[in-house]
Amino acid sequence: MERATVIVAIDGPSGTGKSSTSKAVAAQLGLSYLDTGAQYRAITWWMVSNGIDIEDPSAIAAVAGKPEIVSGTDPSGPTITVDGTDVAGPIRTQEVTSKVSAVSAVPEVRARITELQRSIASGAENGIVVEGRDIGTTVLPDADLKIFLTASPEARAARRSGELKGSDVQATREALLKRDAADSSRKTSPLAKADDAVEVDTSDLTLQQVIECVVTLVEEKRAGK
Ligand SMILES: Nc1ncnc2c1ncn2[C@@H]1O[C@H](COP(=O)(O)OP(=O)(O)O)[C@@H](O)[C@H]1O
Ligand SMILES: Nc1ccn([C@@H]2O[C@H](COP(=O)(O)OP(=O)(O)O)[C@@H](O)[C@H]2O)c(=O)n1
Repeated sequence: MERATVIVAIDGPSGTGKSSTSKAVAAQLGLSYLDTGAQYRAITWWMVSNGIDIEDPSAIAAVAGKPEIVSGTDPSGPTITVDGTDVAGPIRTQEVTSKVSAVSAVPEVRARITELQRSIASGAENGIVVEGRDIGTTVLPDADLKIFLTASPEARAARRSGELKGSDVQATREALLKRDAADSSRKTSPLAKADDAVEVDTSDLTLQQVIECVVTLVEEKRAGK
């Protein structure tokens, strides 16, 4: 039986489980996977590396079209390059994390990255899981399934500081909440739940339970098509 292409949008704040869930769901269902946060991190890395003043939105806007960002969408080994350089490591530094909200708030940056995301999604032959902050609301408003993941700040901070060895849970919690506030209050496509998204609170669920929940929702959508 021929299977219909399916587009899944997964949004939510940091540490709710978007990346782990999206990768696993895509791998299990044979779909492509796109980490849009990695793209915003990549353009931020380029701005920092080229000495662009992050405090100056017009300076960022003026060069937003310059870096060439390429995302590999295999869920078992996603990749990200800027002008041919592998930046998978450098985009996860504390410096990039602390600057990404300012860069991603610039409308010219969002326009460029959104266009790239739409072209990747439309080129995914078997369908795709796209995760971020504004996928269900802005990038792919016609997605077949929209999920909005949430979790308590305590659960999210504990998960994140478990990843960053030696980090302080309280400081991680403050940094997460600061980034959430910036991402939720920006003018252009803020972090928000789409009206037709299914909200899943992952605070008391294991990662495996979240994955199963999303796989079931995708299969129900596919069956209903
Ligand atoms: N439901 C869960 N329970 C416990 N830990 C989780 C859960 N979901 C994700 N994690 C862990 O939390 C961390 C952050 O998850 P990640 O998928 O990167 O979140 P996000 O992409 O939303 O920032 C990872 O170390 C991941 O393994
Ligand atoms: N669709 C998206 C995805 C990320 N972002 C920005 O990129 C940052 C990093 O996203 P991420 O998904 O890598 O963040 P983590 O959840 O991994 O901490 C976010 O804090 C947002 O500022 C965005 O504006 N829109």
